This record gives sequence, C-alpha cells and structure tokens, in this order.
Amino acid sequence: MLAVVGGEGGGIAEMEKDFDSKLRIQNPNGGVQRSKSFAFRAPQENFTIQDFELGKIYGVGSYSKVVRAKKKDTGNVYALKIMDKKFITKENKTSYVKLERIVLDQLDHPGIIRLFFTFQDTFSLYMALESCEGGELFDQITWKGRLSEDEARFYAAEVVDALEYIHGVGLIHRDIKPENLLVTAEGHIKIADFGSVKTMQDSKITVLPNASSDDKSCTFVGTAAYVPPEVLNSSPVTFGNDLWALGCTLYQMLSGTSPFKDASEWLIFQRIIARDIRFPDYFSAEAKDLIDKLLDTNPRKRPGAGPDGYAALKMHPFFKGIDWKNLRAQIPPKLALESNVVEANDGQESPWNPSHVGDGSVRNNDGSSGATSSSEATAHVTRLASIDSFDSRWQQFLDPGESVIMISMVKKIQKLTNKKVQLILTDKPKLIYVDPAKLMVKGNIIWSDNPNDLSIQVLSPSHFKICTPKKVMSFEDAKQRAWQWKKAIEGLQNR
Ligand SMILES: Nc1ncnc2c1ncn2[C@@H]1O[C@H](COP(=O)(O)OP(=O)(O)OP(=O)(O)O)[C@@H](O)[C@H]1O
Repeated sequence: MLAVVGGEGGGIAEMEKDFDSKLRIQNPNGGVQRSKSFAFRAPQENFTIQDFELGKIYGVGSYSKVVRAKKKDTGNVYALKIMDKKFITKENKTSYVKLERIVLDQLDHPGIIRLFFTFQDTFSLYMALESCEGGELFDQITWKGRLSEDEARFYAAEVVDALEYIHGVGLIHRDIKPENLLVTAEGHIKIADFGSVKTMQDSKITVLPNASSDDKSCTFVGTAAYVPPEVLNSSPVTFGNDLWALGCTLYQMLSGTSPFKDASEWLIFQRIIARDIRFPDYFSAEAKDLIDKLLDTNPRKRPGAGPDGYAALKMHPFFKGIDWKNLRAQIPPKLALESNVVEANDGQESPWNPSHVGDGSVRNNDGSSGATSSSEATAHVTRLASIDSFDSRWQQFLDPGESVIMISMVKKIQKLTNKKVQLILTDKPKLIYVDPAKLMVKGNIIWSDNPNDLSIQVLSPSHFKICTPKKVMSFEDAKQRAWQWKKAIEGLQNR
C-alpha cells in the first residue's frame, strides 16, 4: 500500500463508538445529509480471543495480522483479522479500518470476502472474516511460476464478475492486485482488502463521513506496480482504475511478473507513464489484445468502463467459453501447494501462540476493561510482527519460549547467484536465515541494539540491506515488505 487514505478522522475512542452495533450514519455524498439509524449486518459481539482456537497465521498487513481461528463452541472457522489499537491510532489508520468494516458489512457477493462479526478487547480490534484457505492468488502464481491461459481465464472471469458487482454498487476498490485476490479451499477467488475503496457520488454503500477516503489529503492510493497513469497525473479516480489493475493482474497471472517492473517506485512510474509494456511471445493474441485494451491510457476506453459497461469486457474473445451465469459452479484450477515448491514440509499446521494478542479480558459495555499487559512494550512489537507464514518447519530453529517476530521467504542476492532463504527474526532477539530445502541455518546475523553495529537500509519496497560492521547482506522480499523488516528490527532495537 503506497499512500494512506484520508486523514485520521477521529481517535480510537471514537472508533470504538463507531464499532457499536447501533450507530447514526450520515452519507456525505449527494449534498443532502441523509441520516438514519443503522444496524450492522455483522454484529459487534462480546467475544474474547479465548473463545477461539488459533491456528496458523494467514498473513500480515501493514497494520494487522490475519490468523485462522476456530470458534470453540460452534467449530466455525474464520480468518480473524487482529488490529492493534495503539498502532492503528499511531499510524493514522483509523479511517482505513472504519472504512473496511462498514463497506464489507454491506457487500454481499460470492466473489467478495464476507465479514461475520467483530469484537474487541483492551489492545485489539478483531474482524471475523470468511476464511480463504487457499491463500493469495499471488502465491499460486509464484508457486506455479506462471498460470496457464485456462487457469488465468478462470480467475480473471471470477474477478470480473466481482468487480462488476463492486462497480455496480458505486465503489472503486483501488487496490486490485494478486495479493488481494484470495483463494478459497475449493479454489474460487474472493476479493479482499477494502480499506482503500472510494465511494462514487451515487453509491449504494453508506459510509461514515470520517471513514471515507479523502483524496485531497493524499498523493494517491494503491500499489505502485498496479497504479494507472491517470492517477499519477492526479486525475479523478474512476472505475477504470480497477480495470487497469485487472489488466496488470492478468499479465502477472500469465507471465509470473507484473508488466511494469523496475528497481524503484520512481522507475516503475516512469514505465507506467511511458506505457512501456512488452508481451512475452507465448501470450495468445486474445490475451495480448485484452491486456492491451485494459491498459489503455484513456480510462474510459478500457473494456468495462465504456458505454456498454461490463458486456464489452465479458464478450472479449479471451473469455470465450466462460459461462458467466454459473461461474461459481465451475471446477476451479487445481491449487499449487507450497510443499510442492519447498521440500521437507511436514504438512502440519503450527498453532499461533495466543499470548501474542489481546489481553484476554472481556470488554465491558462502557468500553473499560480490567487487565493490562506486564510487558507491554515487547507485546506491542510482537503484535506488530510481520509473518508471511509460520509452520512447524521453522520451530526447530527456536529455543523453548522463543517466538517469531517476523519471517519471510526472501531472495538473498549475491554476486554470482541469488538464493531463496527463510529470514527469521525472533524476540530473543535473533536474526537468522535458513536454507528452506535443507533446513539448515545458513547465516546468523549478530544481533546488536546499536544501529552502528546492525542497521537496515531500504532500497525499494522489495529490496533491503542488512548492514553489520563486517558484512552487508542484500535481500529481496517479493511481498514488498522491506519497510516492515526495517520497522521490526528497529522496533526490537528500541524495545
Ligand atoms: N479472509 C482471509 N482468509 C485468508 N487469508 C487472509 C484473509 N484476509 C487476509 N488474509 C491474509 O492476510 C494478509 C493480511 O491481510 P490484511 O487484510 O491484514 O492486509 P493486506 O491485505 O496485506 O493489506 P495492507 O498491507 O494493505 O493493509 C493478506 O495479505 C492475506 O494473505
């Protein structure tokens, strides 16, 4: 995510009020102030984190962790999005959180992540989301190298179907990319991450005035590689924004990489503005034509944004054979598993240590609660931990009681060869990298709280260097978490 939407729009106390199941809503659109009593479809419950059995971490966002959570009494499984209240306030993410909560609550489509309920305790806000066991489409592309045209057609069609609904209710998603397209256990696509949506004038979706994204106070919203050229020229955002991103995503499905790639965001933007696209030879004429049209510099000319609406997109020859009425009844492509790519996965889920979140106390109706954390500073760092995936393979590299702060599969860039390694940061603190195939520690970076002896240099969202007096090591994180690595290491140094 590049830019933060809107202003802070009120503190955490106000947000807690907004999270009440009854609230007064005002629609800022259309000039006339519409005001009505409003009940969330997904209620705010009085649950605690102890009501759930926590499983693996699905992923980490810039201000949240998403964990597999089974409700102990019903056995229902959710993707529990856990957000640290202090962090949200500090990082001005309040409006982003409110927006996602209120928008998801009103969306109802099989191609969009469902929000079931929310709850909170002293430290955290929790959103119980529909669980997507298949992970991100990004991982499917990475693990398969690239997708076949049939696979890409299937996924693209499901995205088109959901986008038609999103645009139909007057919303622009603004952050369509393979990381935000989640895959269910069965292999269907669900669009996630509605924190950057923009409501159009005549939107059917109601948002709180201070939960909406305010374009005036920010440069732009989205992710560098998927941003359309008009957004870089500060033109008003339109539905065409998502259609450009769809074109980039389809290109990435078919080739394995996004069409506008370079070493820095600035260079990526130059490529986007110059519309510097090269199609691999193996793309079919239909795929090339559709991507070429979706990446039209004129947003109104992109199929789906013109006077014929979505018919123009759905009737494109690339989608020949797609049964648009029965999409979700079709058999999805076979999912790739991480274990097919990295050897030695014992296939076991490793449960996440629940002491990493919340305080376990029940929230009273007046918003007060009992317990406070004894080691708040450390817990805070741990709650902010950025963890791609954590399974029992990495447990053997930890001492008893030691927990992981951040872990990701990264490329260690060397002069002659680049090597995939698992970079692991723990609360000891310990910073090591492991050969994922041989399950051997390949490097132990000597920890120091002194930034002269251990520092992180971020070169681009995906490229960072770990510098020690003896050595400088260069890493590439495909998930663009270079800044999170810096934050996590510096957070531990300043604990
Ligand atoms: N419903 C879900 N089911 C399974 N995994 C999920 C679900 N929602 C999110 N995830 C995983 O958790 C990760 C973090 O999600 P989250 O929504 O917190 O942040 P994000 O989408 O990465 O966004 P950002 O960094 O822009 O805040 C996602 O990238 C995804 O891999």
